[in-house]
Amino acid sequence: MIPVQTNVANAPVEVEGSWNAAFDAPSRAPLERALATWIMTRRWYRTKSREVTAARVRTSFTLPSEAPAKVLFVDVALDDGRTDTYVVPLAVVHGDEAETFRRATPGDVVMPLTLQRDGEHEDDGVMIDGLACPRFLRDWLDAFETARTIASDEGGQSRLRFQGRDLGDGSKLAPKRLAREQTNTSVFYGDRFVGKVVRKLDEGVSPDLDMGRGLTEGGYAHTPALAGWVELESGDEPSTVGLIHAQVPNRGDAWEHVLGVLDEWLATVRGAPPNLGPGDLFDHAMRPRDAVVTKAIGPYVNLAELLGRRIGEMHVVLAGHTGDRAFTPMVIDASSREALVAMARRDLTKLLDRLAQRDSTRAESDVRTAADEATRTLLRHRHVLFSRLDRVLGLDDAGVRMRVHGDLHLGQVLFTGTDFALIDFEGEPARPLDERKAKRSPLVDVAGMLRSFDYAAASALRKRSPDEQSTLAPWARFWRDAVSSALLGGWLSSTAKTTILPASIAAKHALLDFYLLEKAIYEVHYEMDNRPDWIDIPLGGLLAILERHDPLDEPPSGPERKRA
Ligand SMILES: Nc1ncnc2c1ncn2[C@@H]1O[C@H](COP(=O)(O)OP(=O)(O)O)[C@@H](O)[C@H]1O
Ligand SMILES: O=P(O)(O)O[C@H]1O[C@H](CO)[C@@H](O[C@H]2O[C@H](CO)[C@@H](O)[C@H](O)[C@H]2O)[C@H](O)[C@H]1O
Repeated sequence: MIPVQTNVANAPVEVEGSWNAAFDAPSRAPLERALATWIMTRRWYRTKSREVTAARVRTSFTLPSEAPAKVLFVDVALDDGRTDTYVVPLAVVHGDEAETFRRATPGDVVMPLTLQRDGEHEDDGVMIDGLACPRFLRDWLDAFETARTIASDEGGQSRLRFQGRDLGDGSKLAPKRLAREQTNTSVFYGDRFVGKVVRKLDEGVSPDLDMGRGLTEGGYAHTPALAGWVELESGDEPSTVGLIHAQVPNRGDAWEHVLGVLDEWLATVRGAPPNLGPGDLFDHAMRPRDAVVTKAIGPYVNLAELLGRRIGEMHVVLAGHTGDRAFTPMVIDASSREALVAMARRDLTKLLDRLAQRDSTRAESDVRTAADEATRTLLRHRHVLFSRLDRVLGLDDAGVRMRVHGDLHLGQVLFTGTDFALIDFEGEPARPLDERKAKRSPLVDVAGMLRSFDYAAASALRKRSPDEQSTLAPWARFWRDAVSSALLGGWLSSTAKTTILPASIAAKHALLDFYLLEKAIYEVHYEMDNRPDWIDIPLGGLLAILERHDPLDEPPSGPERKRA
């Protein structure tokens, strides 16, 4: 491995005779140094709290392309001793095109180059991110259309295998990389396809691919059809490198949409909101919606119900995909329940430690925020949180565990104007691949959506002045509860003929509460790491769960306390 040096990318590397030489010795050493710095500064670099100490090209593939182009698999050594592998497509451009990249999108430039022929300077160029290069992107799509298999440059067994399904001729489709920074890199091909290139490589088949295959084969219409995939074949199981899906015409994602709806709606409300009636979420979800509620919320309540139905229909298809063992639903037996609770307890313990640390840091501050108060309350009532999780251990019947979306929230749903499409089946990116593909109760996805409505209501409220916030807060809660029961109602109606849930209503309650708690715990961790300003939203979610009166809660001196 070549150790990292700073600023290596500024010194042009001389290549002799042909731009293709830029990938090989003697350019390989400066390229690996440049890659170490470049990868570490990308949005998709996953371990931002760790430095890259060195990078080494593990294997490379030459893409038949107009531009000198390769797909590199780069092993990146981290300062904690771990090694991750990144997928790095690269292309070389020169002349005016190189100058444009240098000026307009310098972040795409991995390394400047100069071409020498017979000792004379001939041209200047740059090695760039291949996914920023339209020629590379056209050749990438062509590789799917022609189901190309490419042997590695080093010889040996490694192959890059592209497979396509009815892609047709995409040569006229203008490729465009998605401007928004994300975990992976997405490319739009005209209005027909969306390609995703995985950045951090996981060993094995991505859930995005096997779920896409399962749903497409099961005839589920509310997710983009899988049109192609590319895998690295080098060991027992192939590793997913990229995917192509049909593009779904949309009006943005359901998160953006709902925030717009809520802003407009909150501007129209007056007085006090109607009452949702006696009972809790399940009770409201299972009885016909009161006309007063439908009138007060407006058309969105029907959309929420439709979204619930679409999610339920997805679960029905997934539960019915029994030809493939990876999908066959299994009973949540005693040992699964124990494993489930043990994992959630571990995450809660970690969270409470982090919150205690936060509390002691914040103790010196003159201003006490709502998040500070929530933190104190949660720390004081930790035993209740643990005992709510433990409730699942006592269930005789907890329904089934099966393949689920696993990271469902409003940002993973496209709104078409009248309907929804569910996307991005990769699971929570921070978890290892086997956990992301694990079978879980479908209520995981329902809980993800319910938490998202809570986020939406809280985010809409945060945009208002403090005075407005106090008058609008009851309305925001009413909205959240009404759309949540509509979504749950839609989900329950579309899954009514299945046995994926436990039969008893008490068990359904306990399970949904468990997953709401689990998700809110995950979200507080997520916000602490990524958006500390948002932490009050999931803390509020945890408080709401805590404050829901439940006669079964254990007293503070119970055994849970010792186990925590
Ligand atoms: N099939 C599709 N049709 C239209 N837009 C899509 C499609 N798939 C993804 N997108 C857009 O691309 C974005 C990123 O896709 P996503 O699968 O969420 O990537 P990531 O795994 O990097 O988060 C989405 O938020 C959406 O705006
Ligand atoms: O989309 P990702 O798979 O990267 O999901 C991560 O980031 C999400 C934020 O972008 C985060 O979602 C949380 O915030 C959303 C609003 O921004 C809200 O709708 C979700 O309900 C809430 O969980 C997600 O948790 C995280 O995994």
